Amino acid sequence: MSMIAAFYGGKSILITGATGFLGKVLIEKLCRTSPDLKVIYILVRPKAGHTLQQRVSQIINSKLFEKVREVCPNVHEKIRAISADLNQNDFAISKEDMQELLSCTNIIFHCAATVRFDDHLRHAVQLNVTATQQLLFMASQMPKLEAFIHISTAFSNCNLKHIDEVIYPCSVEPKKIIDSMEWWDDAIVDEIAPKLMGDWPNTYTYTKALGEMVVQQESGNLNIAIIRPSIVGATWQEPFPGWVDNLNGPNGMIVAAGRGFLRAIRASPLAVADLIPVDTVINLTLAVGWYTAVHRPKSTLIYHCTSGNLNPCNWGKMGCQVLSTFEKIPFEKAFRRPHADFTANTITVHYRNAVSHRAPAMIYDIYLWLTGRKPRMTKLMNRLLRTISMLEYFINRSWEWSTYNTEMLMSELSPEDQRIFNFDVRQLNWLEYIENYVLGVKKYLLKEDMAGIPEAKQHLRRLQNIYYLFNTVFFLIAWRLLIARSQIARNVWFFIRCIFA
Ligand SMILES: CCCCCCCCCCCCCCCCCCCC(=O)SCCNC(=O)CCNC(=O)[C@H](O)C(C)(C)COP(=O)(O)OP(=O)(O)OC[C@H]1O[C@@H](n2cnc3c(N)ncnc32)[C@H](O)[C@@H]1OP(=O)(O)O
Ligand SMILES: NC(=O)C1=CN([C@@H]2O[C@H](COP(=O)(O)OP(=O)(O)OC[C@H]3O[C@@H](n4cnc5c(N)ncnc54)[C@H](OP(=O)(O)O)[C@@H]3O)[C@@H](O)[C@H]2O)C=CC1
Repeated sequence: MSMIAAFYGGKSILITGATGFLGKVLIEKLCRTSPDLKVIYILVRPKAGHTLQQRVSQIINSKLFEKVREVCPNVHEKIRAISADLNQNDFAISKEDMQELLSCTNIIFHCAATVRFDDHLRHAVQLNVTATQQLLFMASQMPKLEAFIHISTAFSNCNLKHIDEVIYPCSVEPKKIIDSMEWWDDAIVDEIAPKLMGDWPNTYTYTKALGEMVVQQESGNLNIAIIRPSIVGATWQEPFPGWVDNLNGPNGMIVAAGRGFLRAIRASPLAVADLIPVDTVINLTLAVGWYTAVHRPKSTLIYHCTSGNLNPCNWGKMGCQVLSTFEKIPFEKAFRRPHADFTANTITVHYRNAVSHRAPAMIYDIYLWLTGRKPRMTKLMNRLLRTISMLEYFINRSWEWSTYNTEMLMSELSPEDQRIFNFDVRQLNWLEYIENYVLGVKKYLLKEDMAGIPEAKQHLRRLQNIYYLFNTVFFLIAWRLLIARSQIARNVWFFIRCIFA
């Protein structure tokens, strides 16, 4: 019998960020392994055109929840959506709902965050810091609360090279920043942001670091743990391999490379690609929830959920495997044949951006314009290059994360729990994982049918022929111009003709 699964039986669990990438996998695993849990409260904000119930139904009726629907047919009754906006005071939760949450909640998983790198500092502080503070305040009023699990990121201290499972202080107190945001206008925030952020590369990582400090400072008597995943990728094993549903992190790059838009990237091929499958993160999260509630460690424990020190893979190896998977299972409607150059040389990057990215986009736009259609490729390419410039920081450096707490927890689990809630990344076969990842991007993100593979291959062959034709015409024109202008070129040409005459 799994101790972890049994622990969640009969429990009332509160989840923020439940409609996000990690949140969905968390609910799925909880419902599948502990179908006898009492209720999962999810804080959901209404979205244009969708009621709360529609948002929940969309998730429950999705492919991800196929197995859950079998194991737990009454899953609809287990999930109770509560209208909430984490950007508002008291999260804009109604009095009745708040009363129920305060009196019933046993465990909190705080996943909600803005993960955008370019978010305005005010908004990132609001969601990643102030909302965390407010949730902790709520938690302090919950008599039945057994554990509060905060999801942070391994990159909250990406300004350091070696990172231990401890909370590192930021130079300015989060409380001061929260207070200042009340009276600073946007112009002041814009001016002061770079000074506050120092060597953090973006508002996301900076505010996640502040969020951790808030957790530490406001922990009071609560049983708290922090989980720091690195770059979260598609599922490895559960509920099935390769599931992914957004364009964040590597996903967008895989789409862009598979469709032939992205052909070169500034990346150190030998830098560690610290990817971690989303189901691994969720297994660790559930194990941490159990351990924190049952063993009540004296201090707040931080768990690194990373792969680099236990089973490293580098960007070069990852890129090669992604490309070789495209050979077997190409994406549909490719703009060009997939190709990948990882280079750390700035001049080469500028050259490749001009020749491999901007020039083909411009040529295609001219073609669209000539055929009476609206040019769009240059705009799309500029957006892609901007996205890449934001990710570059993470693919040109390596970090070392210690994983003592995570390894300690692994040793605390029964063999049964080690199997059901497996977060031992040493068992991960990267080549197999990446192949499933690319396949998952094709099936679940791009929603492409596997039956279309022969047509996609045919399309790539056509693109190859167009490429050869284009190069031949280009070479002939260049050669013709050269012959007209250079005596040496004429002599070479004469020599070649003599050979083949
Ligand atoms: C050369 C061959 C390569 C072979 C492939 C090998 C794989 C290598 C992969 C390397 C990737 C490395 C990734 C490192 C990431 C480190 C992450 C740190 C971990 C974390 O803790 S955080 C979680 C990760 N967070 C993110 O990834 C968020 C990043 N996104 C943003 O910050 C913003 O979206 C961004 C990039 C600033 C863009 O903003 P904006 O221009 O305002 O665009 P929108 O977000 O509004 O979206 C507009 C439009 O574009 C689509 N979109 C968004 N992102 C991507 C993307 N990455 N690729 C393609 N398209 C993207 C989006 O869906 C919108 O489409 P619409 O149709 O709705 O307009
Ligand atoms: N994905 C990754 O690579 C990594 C993620 N993490 C961390 O994991 C956690 C989850 O990330 P992930 O699932 O990828 O993020 P997503 O962007 O997929 O999900 C974010 C979630 O937060 C919710 N949310 C955002 N703003 C509000 C608001 N104002 N009120 C209520 N809910 C809100 C979103 O709801 P809505 O659907 O309404 O937008 C969504 O459910 C975050 O804490 C992140 O920092 C850490 C490392 C890597």
